[in-house]
Amino acid sequence: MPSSDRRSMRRSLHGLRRTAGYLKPHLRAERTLLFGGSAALFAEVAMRLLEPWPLKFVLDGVIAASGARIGLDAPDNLPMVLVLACVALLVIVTLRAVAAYLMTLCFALAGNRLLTAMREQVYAHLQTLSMAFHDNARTGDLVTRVTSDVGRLKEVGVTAALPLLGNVITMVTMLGVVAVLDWQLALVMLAVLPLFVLTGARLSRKITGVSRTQRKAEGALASLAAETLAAMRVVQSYSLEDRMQAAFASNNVKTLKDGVKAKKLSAGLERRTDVLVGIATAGVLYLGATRVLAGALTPGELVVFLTYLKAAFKPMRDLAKYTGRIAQAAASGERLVDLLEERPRVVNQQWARSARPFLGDIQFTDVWLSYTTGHPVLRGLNLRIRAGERVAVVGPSGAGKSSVAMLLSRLRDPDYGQVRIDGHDLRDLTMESVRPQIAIVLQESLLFAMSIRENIAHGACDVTDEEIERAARLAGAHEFITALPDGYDTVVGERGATLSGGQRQRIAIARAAVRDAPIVVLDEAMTGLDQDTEQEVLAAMDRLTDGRTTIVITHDLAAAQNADRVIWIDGGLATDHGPPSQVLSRHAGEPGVISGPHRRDPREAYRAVRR
Ligand SMILES: Nc1ncnc2c1ncn2[C@@H]1O[C@H](COP(=O)(O)OP(=O)(O)OP(=O)(O)O)[C@@H](O)[C@H]1O
Repeated sequence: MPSSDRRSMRRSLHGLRRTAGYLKPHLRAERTLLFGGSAALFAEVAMRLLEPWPLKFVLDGVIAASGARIGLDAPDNLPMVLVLACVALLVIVTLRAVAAYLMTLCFALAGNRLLTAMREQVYAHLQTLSMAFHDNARTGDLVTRVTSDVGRLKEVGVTAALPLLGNVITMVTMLGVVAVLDWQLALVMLAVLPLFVLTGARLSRKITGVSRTQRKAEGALASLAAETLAAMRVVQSYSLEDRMQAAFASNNVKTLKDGVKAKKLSAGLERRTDVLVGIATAGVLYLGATRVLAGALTPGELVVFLTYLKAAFKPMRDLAKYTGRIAQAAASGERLVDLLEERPRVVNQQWARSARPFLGDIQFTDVWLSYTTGHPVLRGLNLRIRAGERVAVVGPSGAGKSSVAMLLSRLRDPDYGQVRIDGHDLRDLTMESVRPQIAIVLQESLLFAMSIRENIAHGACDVTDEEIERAARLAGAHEFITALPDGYDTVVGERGATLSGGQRQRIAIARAAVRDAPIVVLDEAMTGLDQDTEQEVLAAMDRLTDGRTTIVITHDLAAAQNADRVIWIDGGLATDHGPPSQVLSRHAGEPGVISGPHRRDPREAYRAVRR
C-alpha cells in the first residue's frame, strides 16, 4: 500500500474530525431534528429486519405445509396465515417507507440548516480577517470555500454519511439476529468480512487520495475562472484569451482525469464487493441447504438469512460508492476549517473602549510596519497632523504613503510605535468606533452591484434619502444620477463597471460624505481622471473635506498645492514637511510628483508609475 494513500486516508479522517469539531455547536442547535431523524432511522432498520419474516411464514407455514399435503385438502387455517403474512408485509413496507421519509426529511432539514449556519459563520469570519490575510488570499478560492465547499459538505452529509450510518446499523443488527438464530451461518457470513475490509480499505484509501487531489484541482480551477472573469477587461485588451483558455483547459483536464480515476476505482471496488457477496451467498446457501435438509433450519429461515446477507453487506458496497464523496467532503471540510482557524491579526484588545467623536488630531510616533517579515516599509515614521488641517502626503512610489492610510483605519497595526488620534492609541479603541469616523476615497473606487442609492448609503448606518441626495449634490453627482433612467435606483454593474471613472469617483465621494466623518483620507483619488472630470471631482473633494482633518495622498501637484502643508515621505520616513510651494520646490524633479503640463502627458504618467 503506497504510503501516500495511507496519508490521504489519515488526513481525510483528521479533516472529518476537525470539521465535526466546528459542526458540534450547530449540531447541538439542531438536536430535536437529529433526534427525530435518528428515531426514524432506527425504526427503518427495525422494519428492514422484519421485512423478510412474512415471506418465511408463507414459505414454512403455507407452501411447505401444503406441499406436504399434495393431493390432499389444504387445512382451513392456511389461507388465514397467508392473508396475515401479506397484511404484515404491507404494514412493514408502509411503515418502512414512512420511517425512511421522516428520516430523510429530518436529516436533510437538519443538514441544510446546519450548513447554512456554517456558511454564515465562514462568511462572517472572512470579514473579520485582516487585510494581511486578504492581500495574500485568492478571491476565487475563498468564494469556492464559502459556496461549493459548504455545499459539498452538505450534500455528502445528507446523501452519503447518513445512509452509510443507517446501513452500518442495519448490518450489525442483522448479523446479531442471524447469530441468535443460527451461529454457524453467522460465522460463514462473518468469514468473508475480513476480505471485505481488506479490499475495501485498500481501494478506499486510493479513492480518498484521488478524490482529495480532484477537490484541490477543482478549487484551483474555480480560482482561475473567478480571477479571469473579474479581470475580463485586462484579458480582452491584452488578448490574453488564449493563454487563459490554455491554463483553464489544463486544470480542467486534470480534474477530469482525477474524476475518471476515482470513478474507475470505485466501480472496481463495487464489483469486487459484488463478487465477495456472491461467495458469501454461495457459502450460506450451501451450508443453509444442508442444515435445512438435516432439519436444523426451515426453508423460510434460510430465505430470511439470504435476504439479510444481501442487506447486511450493502454498506460494504455503498462504502465504495461513498468513499470518494466522503473524501471530497473531508477535503472541503478541511478547507473550511483552515479558514475558520485563521486568526485575524487586527482585533479589539480586551481593554479597548469606544472612541468619542474625534476632533481629528493625528500623530504617528516612531511607527514601523512591514508586510513581509524583515522588510519594513515604514521605518520609524513620525508625523503630526492637527485637527482640521489639510495635509498632502507626497513622495516616491512605494515610499509607504498608502500604508499611512492603512494604519489610520486600523486595517493593519504597526509592528512598533503608536498611531494616535486625539492622543489615544488606536489599539486602545474599538475598531467599530474608529472606522466610522474616517472616510476614505481610493483611486479605484469600488462600487457594489446594487443601486446607486444603496452604494451611497453604504457610507454610514441608517442614512435617509434626504441625506443621500445631499451627499450626492455635495459630490457633484446628483445631476448625472437623476439623468439616468432609474435615477438613484439605477443598479450599477459589478465594481461599478457600467459607470465612467469620474462618475464612480463622485459616487464614492458621496459615499464618504454621508459618513460625515471628522477625518477624510483621499488616496490617489484623482488619478486616472480626465481634465474636465478632474476639476469637478476636485471641487467635490474640496466640499467633502471642508473643515475636516484631511490627508491627501497624491502624486499630483495641483492636489498637493491646495493643502495647508505637504509631508514628504521617502523610504518609510517623513523626510520633509512644510508649506506646499517650499516642499515641492525642494523636491522638484524627484520621482513622486507629477506636475503641470506633464501630468497630462501619458508617457510621463507612465514613467511616473514605472518609477
Ligand atoms: N499587501 C502588501 N503585501 C506586501 N507588500 C506590500 C503590500 N502593500 C504594499 N506593499 C509594499 O509596501 C511598500 C509601500 O507601499 P505603499 O502602498 O504604502 O506605497 P505608496 O507610497 O502608497 O506607493 P504608491 O505611490 O505607488 O501608491 C511598497 O514597496 C509595496 O510593494
